[in-house]
Amino acid sequence: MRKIAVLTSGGDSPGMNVAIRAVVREGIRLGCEVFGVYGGYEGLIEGRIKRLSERDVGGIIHRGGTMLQTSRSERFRTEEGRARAVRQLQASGIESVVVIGGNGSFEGAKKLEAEGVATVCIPGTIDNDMPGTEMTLGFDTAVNTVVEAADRIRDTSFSHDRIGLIEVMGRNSGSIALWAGVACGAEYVIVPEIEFRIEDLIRKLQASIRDGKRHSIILSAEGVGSGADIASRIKAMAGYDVRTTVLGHLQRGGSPTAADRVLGSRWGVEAVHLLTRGERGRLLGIVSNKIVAHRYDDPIRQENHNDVSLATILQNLSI
Ligand SMILES: Nc1ncnc2c1ncn2[C@@H]1O[C@H](COP(=O)(O)OP(=O)(O)O)[C@@H](O)[C@H]1O
Ligand SMILES: O=P(O)(O)OC[C@H]1O[C@](O)(COP(=O)(O)O)[C@@H](O)[C@@H]1O
Ligand SMILES: [Mg+2]
Repeated sequence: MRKIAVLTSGGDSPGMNVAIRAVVREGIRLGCEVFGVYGGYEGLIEGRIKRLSERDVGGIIHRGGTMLQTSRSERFRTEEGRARAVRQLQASGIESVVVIGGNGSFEGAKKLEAEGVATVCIPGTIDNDMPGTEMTLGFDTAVNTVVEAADRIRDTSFSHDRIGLIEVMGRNSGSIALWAGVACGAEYVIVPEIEFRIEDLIRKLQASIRDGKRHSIILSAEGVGSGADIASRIKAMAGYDVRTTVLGHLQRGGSPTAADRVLGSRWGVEAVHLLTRGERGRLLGIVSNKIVAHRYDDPIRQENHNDVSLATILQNLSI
């Protein structure tokens, strides 16, 4: 009987539980024993491994976070740490691992694969910054969370004739800012992929005010620096009343959207199918609404997630 483990690693993202549920239930349905590793790679090093039943993953489909918990593990970056992780798997007779996480976790999975463990990687991060997929698990939920917050901030910005600047997550990626910006009708977006000139932003704000619109919403991605700093520069240069909101970890939690639940279910099932067919060393993705599985050793195309044309759409539609 095949023994498969599943773990979540790096920043959590809404939908990780959905993927865990799918791996466990599909694995057991196909006659595998499925194990949960608690606490990501750090937990793997420590041998925090427990066999899971179909019932153990009940009641989690609608929950954010990850029931298995997660970690950022420095030890796993070392050869000794990984050797210990491999020994823990061997001690439980586990030959394959489904890793749910972002880019860093994917790097870790490649190393596990090279050390003889069969792995499949599910892209789980709110950042939408992974190669070979148009979407990552949790991105849709995070974007919806930002849009909801931006709508609220717009209400009060309008009442007070103020500018609301919202700093959103995304490490080095502007995806959340661009998607949420278009979806909430933001007046301006500041992202690492596009050169930012404060003079352009101020010109745009002045044009709006001349036109009779006295409030605006600006989304800035954390990758361009502090939103509060940008706000004080705007205040200093143009004298506008800018209020900054840093959404922070609010964006990482919450019930996954239907889109994330469907994606997590499809990927969890596919990961098990690959491993039971002996197909290993695969990074899952979704391209043109089709599930794809890239070999780790293939050059994996970096999709243009941060389609900067979204910034043009945003600019042209927000007047
Ligand atoms: N080059 C690497 N080699 C081995 N393990 C890595 C490597 N990069 C990242 N990892 C492991 O993956 C974990 C998660 O990566 P991180 O970048 O924090 O999050 P994410 O996977 O969400 O992008 C790291 O804490 C580390 O344990
Ligand atoms: O969880 P932490 O340590 O606060 O890290 C914050 C970072 O994690 C993220 O929320 C998610 O990124 P990862 O999925 O790559 O971990 C980033 O947007 C942000 O830069
Ligand atoms: Mg990442």
